[in-house]
Amino acid sequence: MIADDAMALDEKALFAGRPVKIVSNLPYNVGTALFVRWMTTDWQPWWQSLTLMFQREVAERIVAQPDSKAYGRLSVLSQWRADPRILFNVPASAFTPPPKVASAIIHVTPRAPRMEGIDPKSMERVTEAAFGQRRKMLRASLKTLTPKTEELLERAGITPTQRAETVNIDGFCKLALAWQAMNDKA
Ligand SMILES: C[S@@+](CC[C@H](N)C(=O)[O-])C[C@H]1O[C@@H](n2cnc3c(N)ncnc32)[C@H](O)[C@@H]1O
Repeated sequence: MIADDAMALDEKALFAGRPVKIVSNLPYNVGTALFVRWMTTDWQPWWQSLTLMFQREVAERIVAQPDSKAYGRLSVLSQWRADPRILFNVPASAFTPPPKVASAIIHVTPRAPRMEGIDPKSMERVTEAAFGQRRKMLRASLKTLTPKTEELLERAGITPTQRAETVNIDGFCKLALAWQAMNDKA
């Protein structure tokens, strides 16, 4: 039993070499931060699976597909090298007293990345920029990454007038790779 701040824990060192399955009813204030950390670790990750309860909207964002309101940074970070799915919903009435929000349990298993050679930090930066201003066209929203957004998008094979939510997971992989290539050249 470890009584500590989950955000301050070095789980990789703690569990070194041992098989790990994370099962947690996460505190919602740090749930997303912990989840992003577990999804952006070195791959194959130090964990074998994640079984987590989230607020239902967050669970829906994790499994969302392109061209939907829920599709965003969490969907891409979760799906480019893992398979997340919602196991079941947990209504507020399952708890006493009932909280204001509905919940859902998700299950995530890692797999090989969709494309090789992507630094997870690049994926974090690219998705942060693209979805940070999700209503804007990518040629504008990606300006927080580079002034050369047209070149970046051309390298990735993405139309500059597209919005982030229309770009599928493969598109984000290409974008991360193109951004890395431009940085390497600079
Ligand atoms: C959603 S509750 C789950 C409680 C219990 N595991 C259960 O399933 O009934 C989340 C728990 O995480 C604790 N918590 C909040 N922030 C934390 C942190 N940074 N590190 C560790 N625990 C934290 C809260 O105090 C709370 O007890």
